[in-house]
Amino acid sequence: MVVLSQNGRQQLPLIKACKPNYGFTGIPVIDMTSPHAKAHMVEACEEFGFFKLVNHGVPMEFMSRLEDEGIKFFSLPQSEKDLAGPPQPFGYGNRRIGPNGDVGWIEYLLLSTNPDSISQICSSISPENPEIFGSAVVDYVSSVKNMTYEVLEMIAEGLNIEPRNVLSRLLKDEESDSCFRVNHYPPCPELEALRGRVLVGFGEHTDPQIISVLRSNNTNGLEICLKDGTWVSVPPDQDSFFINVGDSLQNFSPRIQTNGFLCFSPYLVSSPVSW
Ligand SMILES: C=C1C[C@]23C[C@@]1(O)CC[C@H]2[C@@]12CC[C@H](O)[C@@](C)(C(=O)O1)[C@H]2[C@@H]3C(=O)O
Ligand SMILES: O=C(O)CCC(=O)C(=O)O
Repeated sequence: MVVLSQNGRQQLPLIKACKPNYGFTGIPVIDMTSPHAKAHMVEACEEFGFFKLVNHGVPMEFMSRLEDEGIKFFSLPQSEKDLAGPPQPFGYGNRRIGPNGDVGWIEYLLLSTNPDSISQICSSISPENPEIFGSAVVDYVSSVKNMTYEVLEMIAEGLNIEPRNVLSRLLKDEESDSCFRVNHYPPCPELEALRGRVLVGFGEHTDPQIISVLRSNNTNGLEICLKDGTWVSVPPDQDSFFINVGDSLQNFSPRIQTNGFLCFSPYLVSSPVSW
């Protein structure tokens, strides 16, 4: 039996449910070390606004450490997690996402990618071990940043936009408003059985930034919208990253398409970074 708090009961009617669409196998896979990577990235951006990246150079150790720290944090008692919230805009959030009143079956940490800001907030996220949590985040984010500079330079080259660093320099800018989330989509089997559908964790949206880099533990849950409007499930992958084109990248070239996506999965812990 599920007993919901008063707060949970009020929000539940607002949280959408959907039927996942599994079985799609057409997500482009780009090997970053391939000589054809640039051209393939541009094709994927044109057709899907989304692709999977392999041989990306981010050490698996950074990904696992971050995932372990995320799981530890979300396993804390609610009262302890609440000490790191509400997000203003950074910090711990639960069900309420963003400033527009959106809600979802999700809890998350939203952080800046700036190392000083990360260290500051870590004392409220992990008062016992702020350095351990902080170094897991800083190592992961800085390694993903380096990979993303390279991805953007390859896309610029593939599109023949000059100079090569026209996109990556926006990320390197100290004033960049890039952000990092660790999302947790808690299990809710009883409620889903009640509705006969899965609850949506992070509703349909596009990302306003240039690019988002997503990673999740090996769990289904992410869906993207194809050009024809069909929503398809992205098969999960423990080792790879998924790149999603944001609204701002689309402004650089009419050839590129942005993408709607949503995330609904129970049990999923994901760590997207958006620039
Ligand atoms: C529901 C929402 C959360 C979000 C703003 C939005 O209305 C749609 C985009 C969301 C997103 C995704 C990438 C980043 O995590 C984020 C901070 C952003 O800029 O756009 C979030 C927004 C948010 O959490 O406020
Ligand atoms: O948790 C995820 O993988 C999706 C998150 C997401 O859509 C976002 O941060 O924009």
